[in-house]
Amino acid sequence: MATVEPKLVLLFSGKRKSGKDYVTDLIHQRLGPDVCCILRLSGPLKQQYAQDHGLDFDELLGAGEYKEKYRADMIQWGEKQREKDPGFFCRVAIKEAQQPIWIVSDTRRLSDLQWFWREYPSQSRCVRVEASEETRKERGWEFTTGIDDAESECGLDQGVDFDWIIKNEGDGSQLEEQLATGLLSIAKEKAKED
Ligand SMILES: Nc1ncnc2c1ncn2[C@@H]1O[C@H](COP(=O)(O)OP(=O)(O)OP(=O)(O)O)[C@@H](O)[C@H]1O
Ligand SMILES: C[C@@](O)(CCOP(=O)(O)O)CC(=O)O
Repeated sequence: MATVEPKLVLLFSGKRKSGKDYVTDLIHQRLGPDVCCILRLSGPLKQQYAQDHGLDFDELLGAGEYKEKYRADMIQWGEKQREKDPGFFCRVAIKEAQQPIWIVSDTRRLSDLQWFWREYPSQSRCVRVEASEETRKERGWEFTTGIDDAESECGLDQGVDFDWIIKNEGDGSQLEEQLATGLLSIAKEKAKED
C-alpha cells in the first residue's frame, strides 16, 4: 500500500483518444509535482506485458501506433490477471505515491472504481474525459471491433455518477477554463487542508 493517505483521488476515464493523458498531464502541470502525481493502472500492466513478450515498454506507454498494434492482446493478457485478482494493478499503481493528490489516468472497469471507492471512500471522485468521434478520429482513432465495443472501452459507459465531465474537443481551447472553475479549484483547496 501507499505510504501516505491521499487527500483527493481523481479517477479518470474516457474513450480512446479522448485525451485522458493530455488532460491529466495538464492538471499535473497546474498543480505541480509536489502536490500531485499521475498513477496509471496500465503502467504495471504494460511493464509486465513488455517484459514477458520482449517488447518496448516506453513505446507501449506512448500515444503512437506501436501500442495500438498490441492493444487487443494486452487487454486479453490484463484481463487474465484481473480475473485472478481484480485489485492487482490498482495496488501496484499506488505503491510509490507520496503526494496528497492522486490522478489515476486510466480507470476502465467498475472493478477499478470499486477498488478505490473501498480503499479511499471519502477521497475518491470520478472524472470523465469526452471528445466527439470526429475529434478522436483527427487524433488517430479508428473504430476497432473487439476493442472499442469491449469492456476495456465500454466498462464505464453506464452506472457511474461522474463528479466532473471534461469536454476535450479539437485543440482543447475550453479546457483550461473548465478545469480552473471546477476540478482545479477543489484540488487546490484539498491540497491546503491539514
Ligand atoms: N486538447 C488537446 N489539444 C491538442 N492535442 C490533444 C488534445 N487532447 C489530446 N490531444 C492529442 O491527441 C492524442 C491522443 O490523446 P491522449 O493520448 O491524451 O488520449 P488518451 O485518451 O490517453 O488515449 P489512449 O486511450 O489511446 O491512450 C495525443 O497525441 C494528444 O497529444
Ligand atoms: C491493456 C490496456 O491497459 C491498455 C491501456 O492503454 P492506454 O491507457 O490506452 O494507453 C487496456 C486495458 O487495461 O484493458
